[in-house]
Amino acid sequence: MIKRIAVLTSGGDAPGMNACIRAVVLTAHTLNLQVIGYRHGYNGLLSRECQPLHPGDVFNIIQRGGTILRSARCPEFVTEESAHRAAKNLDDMQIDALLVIGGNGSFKGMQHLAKFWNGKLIGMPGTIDNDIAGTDATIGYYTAIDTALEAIDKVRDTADAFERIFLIEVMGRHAGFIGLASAVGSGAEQMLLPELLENGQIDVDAVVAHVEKTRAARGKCSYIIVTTENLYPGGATALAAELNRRMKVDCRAAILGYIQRGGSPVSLDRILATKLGAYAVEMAVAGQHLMMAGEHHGEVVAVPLEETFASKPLDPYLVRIQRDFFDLLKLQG
Ligand SMILES: Nc1ncnc2c1ncn2[C@@H]1O[C@H](COP(=O)(O)OP(=O)(O)O)[C@@H](O)[C@H]1O
Ligand SMILES: O=P(O)(O)OC[C@H]1O[C@](O)(COP(=O)(O)O)[C@@H](O)[C@@H]1O
Repeated sequence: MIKRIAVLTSGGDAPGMNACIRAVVLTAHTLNLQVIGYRHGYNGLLSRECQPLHPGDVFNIIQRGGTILRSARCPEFVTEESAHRAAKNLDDMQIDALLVIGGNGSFKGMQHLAKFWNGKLIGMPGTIDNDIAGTDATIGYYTAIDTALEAIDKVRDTADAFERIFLIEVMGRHAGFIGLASAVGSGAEQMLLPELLENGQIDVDAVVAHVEKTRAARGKCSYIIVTTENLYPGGATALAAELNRRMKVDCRAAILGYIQRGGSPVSLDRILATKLGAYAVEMAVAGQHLMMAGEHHGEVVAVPLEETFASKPLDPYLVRIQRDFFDLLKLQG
């Protein structure tokens, strides 16, 4: 029977991680379980940096970005020695289940630890990138979209005033979810997303052709290209320079960067994080192991961790309509 659980946040922080920690602590309290919070991701397991968490510790954090437990990457956790040490430290603390809020890498870390530790391991998807299969959205994704949209709307104002072309780089690591959502939500004329590239490379000629055709049809006007990071050598700044060179136009780059990871979580992230935090505790109590708490069609779901690494497709309908809206043939009509 489970008496004591631990929780940690790992990898890129995401708005809603605090809401998730809160739900874990409050749910555990209702079930008479003790909660230990490990700090700085897997580093805390190695250095025994931990603290008891009581309901009073999570008061007034649901609306705060970041994570009260701090997050970190822990490259040394891939070694057997580290996982052994973590397992011993968890046993010394009499932890029965460890709940990890993080992304794909953190879930790999859980699988690694499971080889050396007998406790239960449950994951909760916490990343702005939404690149985890088995859950419709990850904690932090909705807030990141809203943050990107607020920024892109502002860039649109100045782009309109100067009739300029802007290339806006959003996060996502190697996934285009934030890129697609922010292109659709901002009415961006073009989107460059990893899932849509042929041969994995940006076709710069096609980008130029679309800009020129659009301007031929509409006249000189603002034009926004949303691009996911890591698609072009040198990033959006280098691509903007290349577009300037080819078109002899004023193309500027705006890299949204880390602002997408911060800020108060929007309602959808607070609610998702609360649901998944509570459900993860219930899963651990029910004896589940190496599973993720996710949400599908509004219902909580328990997903085998292994399935969360599958590739997760973009919404094909959203991709199609966004492309149709800016289709060159339709622009000619
Ligand atoms: N293959 C692995 N084996 C063990 N631990 C891993 C592995 N991959 C990642 N981790 C751990 O998970 C941490 C977070 O992973 P990372 O990919 O940086 O972020 P995220 O969890 O947000 O995807 C890493 O710093 C490391 O401690
Ligand atoms: O904080 P770092 O190490 O610069 O990482 C940046 C990466 O983290 C993210 O913001 C979030 O990714 P993870 O949640 O998978 O860690 C990515 O979008 C970005 O590529």
